Amino acid sequence: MATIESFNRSELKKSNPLLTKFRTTVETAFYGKNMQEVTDMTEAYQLALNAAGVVVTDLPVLHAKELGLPEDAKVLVENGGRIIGRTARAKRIIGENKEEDEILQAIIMDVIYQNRLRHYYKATGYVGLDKDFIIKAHIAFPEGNENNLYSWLLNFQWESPEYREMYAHSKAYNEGDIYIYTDPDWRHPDYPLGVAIFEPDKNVACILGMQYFGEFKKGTLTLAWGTGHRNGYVACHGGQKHFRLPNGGSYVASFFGLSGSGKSTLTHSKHDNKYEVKVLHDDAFLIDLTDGSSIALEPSYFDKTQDYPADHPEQNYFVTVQNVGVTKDHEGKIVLVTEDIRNGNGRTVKSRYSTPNRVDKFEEPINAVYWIMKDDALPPLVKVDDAVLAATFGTTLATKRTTAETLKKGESTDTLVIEPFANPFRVYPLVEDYDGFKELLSHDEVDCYIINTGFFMGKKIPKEVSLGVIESVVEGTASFVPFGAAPHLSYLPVEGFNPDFEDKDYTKLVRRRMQLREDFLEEFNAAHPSMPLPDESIQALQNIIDAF
Ligand SMILES: Nc1ncnc2c1ncn2[C@@H]1O[C@H](COP(=O)(O)OP(=O)(O)O)[C@@H](O)[C@H]1O
Ligand SMILES: C=C(OP(=O)(O)O)C(=O)O
Repeated sequence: MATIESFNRSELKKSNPLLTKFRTTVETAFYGKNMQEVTDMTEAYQLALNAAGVVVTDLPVLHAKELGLPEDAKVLVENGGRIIGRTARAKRIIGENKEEDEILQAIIMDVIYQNRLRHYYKATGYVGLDKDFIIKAHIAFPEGNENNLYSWLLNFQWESPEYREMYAHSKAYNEGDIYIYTDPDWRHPDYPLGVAIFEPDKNVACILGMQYFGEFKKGTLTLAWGTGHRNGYVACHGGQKHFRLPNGGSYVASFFGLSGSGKSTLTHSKHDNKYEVKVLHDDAFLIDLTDGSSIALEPSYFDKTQDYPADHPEQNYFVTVQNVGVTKDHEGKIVLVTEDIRNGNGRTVKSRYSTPNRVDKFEEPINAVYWIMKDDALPPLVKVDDAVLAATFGTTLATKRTTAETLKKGESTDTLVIEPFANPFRVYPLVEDYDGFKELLSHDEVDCYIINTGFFMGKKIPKEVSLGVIESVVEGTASFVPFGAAPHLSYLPVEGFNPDFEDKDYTKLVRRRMQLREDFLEEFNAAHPSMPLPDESIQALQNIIDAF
């Protein structure tokens, strides 16, 4: 069996590394008499359908049978309050602050005690969709949160007979099953935004005071990515697709970007059917460092609804929806109002059938890493041809946040922020991702690009341009020219978006942006002296600054 769910009684000793205070406290709650186990999708759907806070639309769920749902299943909507995105700063990791750990442990014990008389639902699912990586996860939600429980079972893989069989014959990992205890209704004056507490290497979490589905999805992935990382994989917050060209050539591209920056848009694009495109996933996967193959972690997509108005065919694949409006059509049918009219970050758990060309594993090693940045000093596509510099740009991925995330006071969606590898979910030292990506990028077959999906010198780069530059790389027609005198950097000329290296204001801006990245590394190292990023990385950026 892949992860550890049960023990020989002789293993139940203090010396067992899985038996920590936090994990034991959380797991114990799962066996309370107040817990009702939800074991199949129909039951989860019925619970969500009948939940008081849910709007039942008249939109049918396509492929209901394959999803384990009743034939007449309808798209369900549930909106939260003013918080419409993830709140990264609510994350706490056990072991990072001993004093706060004591407070959090006490809070968790009180929450579980107070909730012992409250009706709860628990469910089990799989994360990872291949026999080489499929691990078990358990989650618990209190009554009133049935739609999140149903969405979680849709998003991850429910225990269908097919996957139970895969799990039974899957690779074993010396890691515990994932346990996540939630209470979205919890409130605490010291944690007004809620709190998400993780003990990463024990695969346990407690998510309190937050209702946005992204918290439960990304909370589960946080632990699964960490498990993958500890077992020889590179953890990727990104999308990956495979192109088959008319001449028989093939190309595997991966896109790494912060929430809302374009992973799904670039991954799902069918490029006007110019190529045969297969999709691994648009948000989460693992790359095996031994052979470069990749495994998807989730069957479904949790995508933005902003680009999909009521008559868009993509709505055919919606199953649950959050952060949207609802109205009546001429036939009196309850339908969706999307395009972020009601509020930002409209989201749907969309079934895997939205990509008929969906696969769960790419055996072929990747050919390219695209760091999605929204740094307006960079043209639409820059090529990086050195592994140290390529991993350094991943480490200092500079971008902008969107409504998918709750912003800090003083921060706006115009603020350029650095989010290493576009992954705010890392629960292990950053240098380990630097090393993993550097290893991957040092293979001759793996190229690295920076793709800017934001603005270049004040001018918006439309998605058609971003897709166009990718197509010219895929087709081998892209002709890169040196990015000024910068070592190891070149760019693809695109009409209307070409840099002017004679313009002193422009070169000054590039220098400033490289300095921003270098400062980030210096500050990071000052704050993390025991796990610093290597000097080679700082030097790689300095070389660019010196060239301008
Ligand atoms: N150049 C661009 N490339 C990709 N997406 C873009 C671009 N310009 C604007 N967009 C819009 O930005 C949004 C990106 O959202 P999405 O692809 O869902 O992000 P993610 O998957 O990273 O969360 C979409 O609404 C898309 O239309
Ligand atoms: C769902 C989320 O991520 P993404 O926008 O990357 O899909 C999220 O972070 O809340």
